[in-house]
Amino acid sequence: MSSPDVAALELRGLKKVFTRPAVDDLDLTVRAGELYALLGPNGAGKTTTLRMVAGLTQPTAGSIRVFGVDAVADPVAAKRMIAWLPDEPMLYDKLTPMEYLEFVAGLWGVNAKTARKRAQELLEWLALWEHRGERCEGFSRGMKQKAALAGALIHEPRLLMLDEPLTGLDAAMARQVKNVLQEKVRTGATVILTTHILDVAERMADRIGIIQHGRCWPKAVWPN
Ligand SMILES: Nc1ncnc2c1ncn2[C@@H]1O[C@H](COP(=O)(O)OP(=O)(O)OP(=O)(O)O)[C@@H](O)[C@H]1O
Repeated sequence: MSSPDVAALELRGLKKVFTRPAVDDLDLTVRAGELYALLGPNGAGKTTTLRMVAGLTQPTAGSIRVFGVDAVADPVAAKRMIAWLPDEPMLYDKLTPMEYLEFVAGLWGVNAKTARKRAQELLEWLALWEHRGERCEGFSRGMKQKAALAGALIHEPRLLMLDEPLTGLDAAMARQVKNVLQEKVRTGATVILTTHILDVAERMADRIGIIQHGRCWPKAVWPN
């Protein structure tokens, strides 16, 4: 068990070069139990940063620690604590949300009874409970996004990372998602989300990091 004051995420000198640097010597610390927004314009390097943390792309240089675990050296241990929700999440369309959540829970080794209880709670929070028996293929984009969010939360990750989670959601859905994220933080999880909208960052986050051209700029974290 990590000590209570260990950071949820610590990035040091993180770098990713494709043809040009997408993330360039990035330093960032996210404390355990906070809701942190990574704010920046399109192409700033937000997604690439979080994809490296999730182990989906290898850093060119630098270090990544998730609750003290070196995620580059031991990606499996780090991934057990993380959930990653991309901006266009994949769902198994032929499944109902309940079947999807039970399937994902099974992949994480969550027992069936616990999985059903958590699934019900998440679907109720996200106003999908009445649709639990319908196949996801008939869902709107927002409903699919919410079902994918429930899937990301089913194993109760300590660190939840979401790429532009409110994009494309109507006001009611955005509120449901915000409520779920705030509830998760209240019960001890750490949430990092990316956004290019200042208003979203300001209204949701405890702290904001501003990223531009692959750097936190200028060492910008607000408030400290
Ligand atoms: N697989 C890839 N191959 C080549 N270049 C890439 C790849 N992924 C990202 N990039 C480039 O890296 C830079 C940062 O992209 P990234 O998607 O991380 O930005 P972002 O801040 O998440 O932007 P957005 O808000 O548009 O999603 C961009 O210039 C992008 O074109």
